[in-house]
Amino acid sequence: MIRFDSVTKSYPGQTRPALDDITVEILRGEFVFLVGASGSGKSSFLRLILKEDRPTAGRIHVLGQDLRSISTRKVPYFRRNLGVVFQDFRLLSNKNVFENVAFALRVIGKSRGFVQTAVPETLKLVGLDGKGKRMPHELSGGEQQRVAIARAIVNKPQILLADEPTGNLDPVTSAGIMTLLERINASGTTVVMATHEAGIVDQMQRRVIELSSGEVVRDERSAGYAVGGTLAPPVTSVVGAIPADDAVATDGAAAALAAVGAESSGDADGAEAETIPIAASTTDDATADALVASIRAEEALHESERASSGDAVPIETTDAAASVAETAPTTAKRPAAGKKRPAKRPAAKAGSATKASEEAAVDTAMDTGTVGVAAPKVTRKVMEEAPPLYIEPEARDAVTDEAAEITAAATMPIEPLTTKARKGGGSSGDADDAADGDGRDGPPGRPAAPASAKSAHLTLAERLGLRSPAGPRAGDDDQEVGPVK
Ligand SMILES: Nc1ncnc2c1ncn2[C@@H]1O[C@H](COP(=O)(O)OP(=O)(O)OP(=O)(O)O)[C@@H](O)[C@H]1O
Repeated sequence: MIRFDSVTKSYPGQTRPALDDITVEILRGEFVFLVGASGSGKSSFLRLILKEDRPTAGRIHVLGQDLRSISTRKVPYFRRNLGVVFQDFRLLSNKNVFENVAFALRVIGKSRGFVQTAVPETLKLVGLDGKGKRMPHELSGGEQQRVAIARAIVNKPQILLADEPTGNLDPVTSAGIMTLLERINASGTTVVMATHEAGIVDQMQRRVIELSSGEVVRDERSAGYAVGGTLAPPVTSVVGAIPADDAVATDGAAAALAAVGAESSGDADGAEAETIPIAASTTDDATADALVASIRAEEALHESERASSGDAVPIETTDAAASVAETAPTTAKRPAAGKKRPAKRPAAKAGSATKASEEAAVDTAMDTGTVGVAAPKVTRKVMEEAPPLYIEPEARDAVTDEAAEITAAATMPIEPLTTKARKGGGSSGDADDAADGDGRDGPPGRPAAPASAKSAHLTLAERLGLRSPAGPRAGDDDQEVGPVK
């Protein structure tokens, strides 16, 4: 999916290369952390994948294409397969949330119908349902990053590149963003994320490529931020204080967190761990503890926001928690009697009883200071059972509205223009509007097609008032044509 072969990147005026003879391969569906000190080459690595820059030496293949073979003119088309998220969000400040996400589709010529379907679905997916009309400055940092993620994934990229996406966010919000990225990855998108955040890397236990002075000094599967970095025991330290009782879905997410190291660390291709050690283990318990607590706090916060706005809790989140709770061992505390949350929620709207139960669980947890409603950890099992992440709108792909109209004109049955239409009514299509019996509108300035027409077989050239320089090729309705002389 992404392959660097002996890639070196040197910037003018720099004594040493930003990337030095890098050879690495990232497979489809992987979640890869790119770690290393400031200046080690992480952003340069991502920029090369995007073809924002070209290597000084070596070859890069992305999605099966040698990047050298992609001409500058074709780079925008190549980038449609890649989504990018930056530390500073890079939203358009004068456009609302909907338009920020829609923008990504409009510039690549998606139809209005596609935009109207895809944007709300994607906003819902990233937890911004109902916030489409907000301006960026009316959002929290985490929400702004969710908009940026929505913009990055709305076109279903095969690869998502994230350059320190949590760099400007507090730990609580970062945890929510990571859950989202994990879910995006679980749907099949390859994710490459540059980060400095040891707690996140340790928690996620995914492949880690470590750079130091432009060299790959470690490439380790299911790893932590540093060599041997593993999931600290944060869950027991937080949840373990809670008296054991029945497992409940609300608290099951905490158990899921405990299980995540084992469940989500499965390697896509089953390869054995492969490590090039360079540093001592520095598992950071405090950071991991903070991360777990922050995940819970963020979800509790969101939960109360949703409760106050009357929104339903997204089904995938709660089901994920419930599903994991059913399988994972837990020592979670039961909320107040009679408030046990059902394992499954109704899909469309959370019922009032469920809501009350949810709120009670949050209250209980907050009161005791022990546990809130945690963000569920998305395990492999959960993802296998989850609905598809991306929508498949019934939209025409890769066409602008105008192109769609032209395509419609080319494919619908059509009569030869009447003499009247040819002479005077060409732009309004009056004569043909009168004859339009099927209710379909033709493209502006062109006659609409009568349903009952015994169509003369016209080429696209003739339909669009164009002709092929050498005359139409037999049986080819869509041939490129030159203008009428
Ligand atoms: N456009 C540029 N011109 C000159 N030097 C550059 C340029 N971009 C990066 N560098 C240099 O290349 C090296 C790697 O930079 P890069 O931004 O890739 O590192 P990084 O690991 O992403 O750093 P950080 O974590 O601080 O973002 C650094 O020494 C940097 O100064």
